[in-house]
Amino acid sequence: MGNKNQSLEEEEDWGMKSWKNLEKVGEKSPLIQCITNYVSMDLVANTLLASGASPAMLHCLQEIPDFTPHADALCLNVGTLSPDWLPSMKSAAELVNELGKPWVFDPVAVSASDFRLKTCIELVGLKPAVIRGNASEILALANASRDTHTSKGADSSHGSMDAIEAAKSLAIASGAVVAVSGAVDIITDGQRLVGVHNGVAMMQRITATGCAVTALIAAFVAVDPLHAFEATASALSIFGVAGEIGMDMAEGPASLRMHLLDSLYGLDQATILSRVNISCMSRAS
Ligand SMILES: Nc1ncnc2c1ncn2[C@@H]1O[C@H](COP(=O)(O)OP(=O)(O)O)[C@@H](O)[C@H]1O
Ligand SMILES: Cc1ncsc1CCOP(=O)(O)O
Ligand SMILES: [Mg+2]
Repeated sequence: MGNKNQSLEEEEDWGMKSWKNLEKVGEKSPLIQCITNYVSMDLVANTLLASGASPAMLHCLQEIPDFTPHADALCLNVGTLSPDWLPSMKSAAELVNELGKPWVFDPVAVSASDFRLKTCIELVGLKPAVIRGNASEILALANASRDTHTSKGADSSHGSMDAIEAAKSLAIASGAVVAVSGAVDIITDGQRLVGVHNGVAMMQRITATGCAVTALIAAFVAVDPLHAFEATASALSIFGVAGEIGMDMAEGPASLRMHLLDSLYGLDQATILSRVNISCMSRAS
């Protein structure tokens, strides 16, 4: 009985935390600079706008000294990496670090090439507040080794549960909160570990939903930088809830994309309190 009450309290607490974070994003409309891949630019910008945040997709090196100091958080994504974007990524990350603002990293398809793996390792060295990837990406990054056998590019060949230990070790080694997306999203800071049981499988059939939720995490961390772990779990849960509600109206990936954005825009407190499903998975050993 005691345990049941305790777990109910935890669930209610996560619902309220998630609502408060979304409410803060709406009130503060944080400016999120995104240096992201060509595929994701549209969905990332629209996801941020639907949540109440303000996106800016700027990647020109010469603009970073003027613009980046105005951003409340930075989101870096290597999905369509090329060497000429790398100086901008590094310069923006170093600048937000100097200014004490958070940045969030998405190591899309880290196993694609030696160049991409080396770049991702260098970027992790620039101290992101949060790293969000799918299970295959987090496994490869944690092991600093390309998965050339089962790698499927930007899509995962593993379930999120397969990457729990990798996520913990990456979190400890990097100092970042690490999130592994999937049927259950796993979030850890190396000590705490929670699972987010929201979302629908069809979200994997829309390109850039992973990139979009990484940017949403940046918006949530921007409004609560001292609680990156809670902000990350909240953002993943809220995005999943938007997917669940969107799926009720969708006929396939294209209409889910539209309804997910509409649902994210329309979320209210009662819906969030009743649908957020985050549970504690373990404590540090
Ligand atoms: N099987 C699933 N069931 C529910 N939600 C899922 C499932 N797979 C992915 N998602 C959700 O889809 C979004 C994108 O995750 P994912 O597909 O793992 O990222 P990526 O595009 O980087 O591979 C996340 O919000 C995640 O929670
Ligand atoms: C398909 C693809 N190719 C390079 S970047 C990209 C988008 C990947 O987005 P996500 O990892 O969020 O599905
Ligand atoms: Mg995807």
